[in-house]
Amino acid sequence: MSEPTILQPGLLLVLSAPSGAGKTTLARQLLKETPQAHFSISVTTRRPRGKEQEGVDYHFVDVATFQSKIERGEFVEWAEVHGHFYGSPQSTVDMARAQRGVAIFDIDVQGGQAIKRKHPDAVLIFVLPPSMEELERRLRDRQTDSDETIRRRMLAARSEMERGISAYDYVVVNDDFERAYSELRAVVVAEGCRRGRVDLSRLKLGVG
Ligand SMILES: Nc1nc2c(ncn2[C@@H]2O[C@H](COP(=O)(O)OP(=O)(O)O)[C@@H](O)[C@H]2O)c(=O)[nH]1
Ligand SMILES: Nc1ncnc2c1ncn2[C@@H]1O[C@H](COP(=O)(O)OP(=O)(O)O)[C@@H](O)[C@H]1O
Repeated sequence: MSEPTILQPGLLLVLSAPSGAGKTTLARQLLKETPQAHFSISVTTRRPRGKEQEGVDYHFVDVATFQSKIERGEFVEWAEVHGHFYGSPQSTVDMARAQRGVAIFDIDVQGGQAIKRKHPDAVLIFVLPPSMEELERRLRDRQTDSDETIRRRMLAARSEMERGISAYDYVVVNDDFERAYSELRAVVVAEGCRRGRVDLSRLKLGVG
């Protein structure tokens, strides 16, 4: 997107999906094309996998460090997912609010719902795979997870989808990537035009 939309008071965008549906790929593309967007780098106790880098994909910490961050109130939300702890930094929300930017959270449904409870203006988008077969194929082709992990993720997928579909504001089906991405972008553009988000005080109209 070209000129930054005038966002007031910032846009908190949550992307969730069953693992392997493509939300990280969609989030990264949105980030590349949205100058005022920041990716929320979660803190996790799971180990890095593949080419993941500290401070880029996640902040990787041990359980004791994670617990001290909870105690210091450093998370807007945190949860246990697939046997590991994950938390979204409160500082990402504060930055989006202060800079009137877009914060993109790539988190699970319980995390999305927790953010919405604290920040009712957050926008929750759920990404669906076109089929269970395709979801499993993507997990296998990614070559980052063991058979056991894939089995666990496939088991979790159905309940995650049911919860996401009923609790989220938007649903994007990621079959053809370009189409799915253009739908995601359309949501971001539309949300930026919501009454209350357009900063009328910057315009010389004498209204608002
Ligand atoms: N609640 C919450 N969930 C998170 C956070 N960070 C990542 N997750 C979710 O944890 C799950 C596992 O993430 P990950 O281990 O990266 O595997 P992935 O599903 O293949 O991306 C995914 O559903 C993520 O969206 C976070 O900060 N909070
Ligand atoms: N529309 C699509 N068609 C085919 N493969 C896709 C599509 N979107 C993403 N992928 C691939 O599927 C795999 C899972 O995507 P990823 O973004 O890591 O998922 P998630 O973050 O939801 O776990 C990756 O290898 C990615 O390149």
